[in-house]
Amino acid sequence: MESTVCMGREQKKDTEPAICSLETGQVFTQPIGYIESCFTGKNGTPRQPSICSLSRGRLKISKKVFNNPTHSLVGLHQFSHVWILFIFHKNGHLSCKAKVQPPRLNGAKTGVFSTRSPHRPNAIGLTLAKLDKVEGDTLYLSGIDIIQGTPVLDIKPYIAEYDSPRLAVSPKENVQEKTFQEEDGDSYNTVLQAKDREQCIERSIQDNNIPFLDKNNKSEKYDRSSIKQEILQDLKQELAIETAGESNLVEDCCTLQRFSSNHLVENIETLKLSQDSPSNETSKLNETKEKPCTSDSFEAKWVTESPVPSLAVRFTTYAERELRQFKAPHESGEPSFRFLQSFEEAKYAITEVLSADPRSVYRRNHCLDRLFYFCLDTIHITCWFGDGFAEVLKIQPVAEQSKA
Ligand SMILES: C[S@@+](CC[C@H](N)C(=O)[O-])C[C@H]1O[C@@H](n2cnc3c(N)ncnc32)[C@H](O)[C@@H]1O
Repeated sequence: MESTVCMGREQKKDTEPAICSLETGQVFTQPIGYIESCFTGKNGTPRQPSICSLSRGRLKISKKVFNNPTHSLVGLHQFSHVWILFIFHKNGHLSCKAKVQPPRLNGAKTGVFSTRSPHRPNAIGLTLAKLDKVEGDTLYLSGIDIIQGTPVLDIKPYIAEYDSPRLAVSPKENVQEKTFQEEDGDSYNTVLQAKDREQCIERSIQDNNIPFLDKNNKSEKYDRSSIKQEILQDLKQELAIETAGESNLVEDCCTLQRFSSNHLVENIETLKLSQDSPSNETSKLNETKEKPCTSDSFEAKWVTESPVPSLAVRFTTYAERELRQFKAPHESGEPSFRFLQSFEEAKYAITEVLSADPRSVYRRNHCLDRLFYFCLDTIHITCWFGDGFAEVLKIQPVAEQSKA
């Protein structure tokens, strides 16, 4: 299904040069290749690449763009991650809605440009994927949220120094309160607090690389929110004493993060969590506790504190037995996986997809008793959702299911 994707409003002939009018922004693109993905359809495809680390895919660079596609990938193996720019080709049409309802907002509307919605004026997607390997003219990727056959426009290496904001420029700009006045008079007083206490704690957790407190960690051994609350309380008291009278907001930001790091360490010791946790986690914590405050990005609260909770995932014995029938790609026999390598990987990937609650807001609120189907790799999955959980009921090979 090779074709030139039209980014202007009118489609030109296939023979049209790839670039028509850069100066006016009317560009007819020539995809550099098409994604081969473990996700065949939109249903069940993760909403962001970070959701399912085992979602794999390939991208072969097209000979239509370069005489020697392999040359275009020289040097790319030196990078762990790549940005992928692509077209949401299964949207049907370009969207002109200025406000959208991201699933994490559970039905509430917000401006399209404040979201990662696939429904946008030029239907351009941006995904940060892990680059597993480069072989000749092909990139092997994982952690993708892109479906089979997606046209890719460009690939760029992820460079933390350029792509991850640091507290390096004009400090005052970074901590200003931003107010947004809508045309109709609604006013949002969005206090974008890089200095926000809770965010500082979150960052300390990330910066100190504390796996058992990582919000993506599914372990229920530690009550993350109560630990956070304790730290927050201490932090408030401590700050009241230490920073009273200081007006420099940037100082506050750094101070907060430093306090947060220290208190994280102290609280974990007080809570005697360290004795339960593997020793290397504790030592990692101590090694890094003096790490200076560096990062200075922030995001809307609905992203980090979504009203949509993550779900517990379970499999019926029957479904698990069916999943065990699948063979690794290198083994002989049917059914077999295409990208996944084992039963364990498959179970983990399905769990990651479901725990992020892949249902649309409508489905979540109105179709509670309906079965949910999706495909991952060569597996067709049937499940249902209950209060706070998803249960996998049936596993079938995609090929077999589509015959039925
Ligand atoms: C929320 S978007 C985010 C994509 C990207 N990370 C971004 O920020 O631009 C991800 C969703 O887009 C949908 N999707 C992926 N590839 C698509 C395609 N080629 N056409 C239409 N929708 C697609 C899937 O349903 C997936 O869950």
